[in-house]
Amino acid sequence: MGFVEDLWAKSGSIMATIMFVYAMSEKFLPPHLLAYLRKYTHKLASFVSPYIQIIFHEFGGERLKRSDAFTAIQTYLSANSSHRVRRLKAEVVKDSQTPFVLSMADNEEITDEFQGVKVWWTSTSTTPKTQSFSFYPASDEKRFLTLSFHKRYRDLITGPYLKHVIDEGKAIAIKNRQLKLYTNNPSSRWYGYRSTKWSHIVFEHPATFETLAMEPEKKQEIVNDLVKFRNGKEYYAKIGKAWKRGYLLYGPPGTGKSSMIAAMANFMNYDVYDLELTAVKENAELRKLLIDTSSKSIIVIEDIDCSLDLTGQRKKKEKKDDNKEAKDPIAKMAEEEENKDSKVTLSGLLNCIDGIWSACSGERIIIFTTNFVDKLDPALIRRGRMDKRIVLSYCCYEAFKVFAKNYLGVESHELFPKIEELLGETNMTPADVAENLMPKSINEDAQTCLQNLINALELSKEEAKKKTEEETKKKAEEEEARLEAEKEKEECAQQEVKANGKSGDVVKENGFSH
Ligand SMILES: Nc1ncnc2c1ncn2[C@@H]1O[C@H](COP(=O)(O)OP(=O)(O)OP(=O)(O)O)[C@@H](O)[C@H]1O
Ligand SMILES: [Mg+2]
Repeated sequence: MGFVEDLWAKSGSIMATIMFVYAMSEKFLPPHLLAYLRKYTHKLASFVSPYIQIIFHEFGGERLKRSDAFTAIQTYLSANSSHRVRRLKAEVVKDSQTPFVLSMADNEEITDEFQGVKVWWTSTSTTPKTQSFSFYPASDEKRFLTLSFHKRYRDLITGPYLKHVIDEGKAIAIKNRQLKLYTNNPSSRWYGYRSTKWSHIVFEHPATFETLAMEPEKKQEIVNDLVKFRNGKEYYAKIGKAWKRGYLLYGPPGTGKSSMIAAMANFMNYDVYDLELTAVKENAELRKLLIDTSSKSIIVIEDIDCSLDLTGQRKKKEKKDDNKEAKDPIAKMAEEEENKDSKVTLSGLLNCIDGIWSACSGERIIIFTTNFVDKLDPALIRRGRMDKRIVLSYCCYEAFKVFAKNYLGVESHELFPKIEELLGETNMTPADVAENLMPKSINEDAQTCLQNLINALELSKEEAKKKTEEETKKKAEEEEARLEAEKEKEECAQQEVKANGKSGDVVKENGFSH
């Protein structure tokens, strides 16, 4: 439907005539007469027309900040109707996954429907024709979106429809944003020109729950847990708890703890804050760092057992520089400052986890990883603090099948039963299975790769057997040595008793002789 026809349909013939005359006169009338005309046509139009218009300006009161509502509506309209618009505008948007974002061009119109009610959106930009000077290029350009709808649907459109548009627009923006991986800077670098507590790079880890090799039921359970958490805003508010969830990931090296974190971040679309505790000097610093994290983020403390010892005191840094004397004094001071004994304590960490986020809005996930769960202080991992414990262990058959599908594209093979048997007999980490399964050259087919894995598993089984034999032998030898030592000790004791006995006799004899 063309512009004039559509206008006719919406506003009736009188209205369209007014608008037509108005549009024509814009070309010929001087500005002051045009302003009058504008005022009265608007009055007349609103009197005659059964349609309501709502205008959303790009910039609110303070011109420096773009209106959130405008951005959300624009995102919603681009996602839902850009394929229906003939003229689009491409803009480079910060933190977006795509090089540019498309939105409807000026003076284009989009029709949307909500619960069977039609609404119309138009995008307009105006530049004042008066001669003015501005320090900011194009700062006088005003852009706005106009929503038109029949006054009969006023409540529906101003209430549920606009909420739906803005919520969906925000959700789309979050989905399309580029994830970031943050790492904390030492506090000596927090102040000064352009310095920050966290440095970031773009997070582009390819791990997803599809690529993660583990039992499907366990994986599903984790995904369900995350979904429940993501949708739990009202629930957490209702029960009066901060909207956060703690996970403890533990298992031997190479079992996928870091890959799981990356998969979680990609699934949730959350930024990752990799908190290096050894660079944090005291509890107050820790608190500042945590407050400085954004909502929708995962805060990760890897190898927690290496950062805090069981008493909650920080482990001392082992590395000491030998040629300290040769360094310039400023570098030396900075280094000394960084190497200063940290006072971050277990209780400080726990207080931050428990306390801080009750005051921070938005959702956050905290993840601890460790290779040795038994070494951790129970206070750190008690329920409520760490809501879910996930054990990542040696590769099982189900996990292998995920690798085979992802790496080789095979879901069944005659060699699978042999692999299942070997995986049941020997411990191999998923990292090693993946390494052995990966084609080493383009000539290697699935059969060769599976055979390579079988060879590696057999070798591992052989080595494990040898190791067990050696250990048994060593234990037996140790036991033998212990028994030998005990025997020797006993013999010595007996000899001593004998010797004492003899001398006793002498004494006795002597005693008698006296
Ligand atoms: N469960 C898994 N699923 C998919 N890939 C895995 C899995 N476990 C390990 N890998 C592969 O092995 C490599 C090492 O895994 P990852 O870094 O996640 O192990 P980790 O448990 O974090 O080890 P560490 O304790 O040494 O930090 C990854 O690059 C990944 O490709
Ligand atoms: Mg890791």
